[in-house]
Amino acid sequence: MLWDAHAAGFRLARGQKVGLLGGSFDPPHQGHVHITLEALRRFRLDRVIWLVSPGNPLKAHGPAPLEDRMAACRAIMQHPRVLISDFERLAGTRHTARTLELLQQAFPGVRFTWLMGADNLAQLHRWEDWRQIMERMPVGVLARPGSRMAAQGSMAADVYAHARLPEREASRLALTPPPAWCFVNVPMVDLSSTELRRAKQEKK
Ligand SMILES: Nc1ncnc2c1ncn2[C@@H]1O[C@H](COP(=O)(O)OP(=O)(O)OP(=O)(O)O)[C@@H](O)[C@H]1O
Ligand SMILES: O=C(O)c1ccc[n+]([C@@H]2O[C@H](COP(=O)([O-])O)[C@@H](O)[C@H]2O)c1
Repeated sequence: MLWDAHAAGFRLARGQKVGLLGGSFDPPHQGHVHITLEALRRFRLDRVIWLVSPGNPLKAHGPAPLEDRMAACRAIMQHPRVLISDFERLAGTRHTARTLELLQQAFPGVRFTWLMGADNLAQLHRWEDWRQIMERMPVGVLARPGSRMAAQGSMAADVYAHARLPEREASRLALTPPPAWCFVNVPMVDLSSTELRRAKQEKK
């Protein structure tokens, strides 16, 4: 193995409830910060790790250099319970199903929860081995402007309808055996990296 928990740069205790927010973060914005704080609270997590992706396998354009995005993430997300990680670069993977498998191997006993915005639940069935993600760990989905309906009518929501936890039970998601997922209607922040990149381009 080319890396281990030490190389990954953080320690996690057995039994800890740890949320994983994967993203391109190109650039990171207050929407990411907001859903992270909401996830900590609503899903009663001990920590959240931002997994800064080397590149989304479904996106044609490559993102900004990883080191620049890591630095921007560290600058915007400063919280004692949130870690910023380039674990996928260390592990040499871009596919979430594989990343989660490797994280569970590296940190046995840690109670991981995959976190994502509603737009990603709507697309989840296009990800590699997506069912493995649902079967591997609980999934917390956070409302996003314009994506609530698409998420709730998505293939993943349909296939795993039996595994959906009602929102009022969000606090027990992290300790619920998978498959288990929960959609939380948090207050929404209308920001996206695409819009921020577009605005920056227009200024030039
Ligand atoms: N404003 C937001 N509200 C809720 N979830 C969000 C928001 N912005 C990003 N997310 C979620 O955060 C995760 C990482 O997002 P990502 O880095 O792709 O940012 P993005 O703004 O969606 O970028 P892009 O516009 O390039 O797709 C994804 O699960 C995404 O759904
Ligand atoms: O595993 C896949 O096939 C897959 C396909 C699309 C997106 N993802 C992951 O979803 C997360 C959000 O991606 P993004 O680019 O929308 O920020 C990030 O961790 C990606 O690696 C994963």
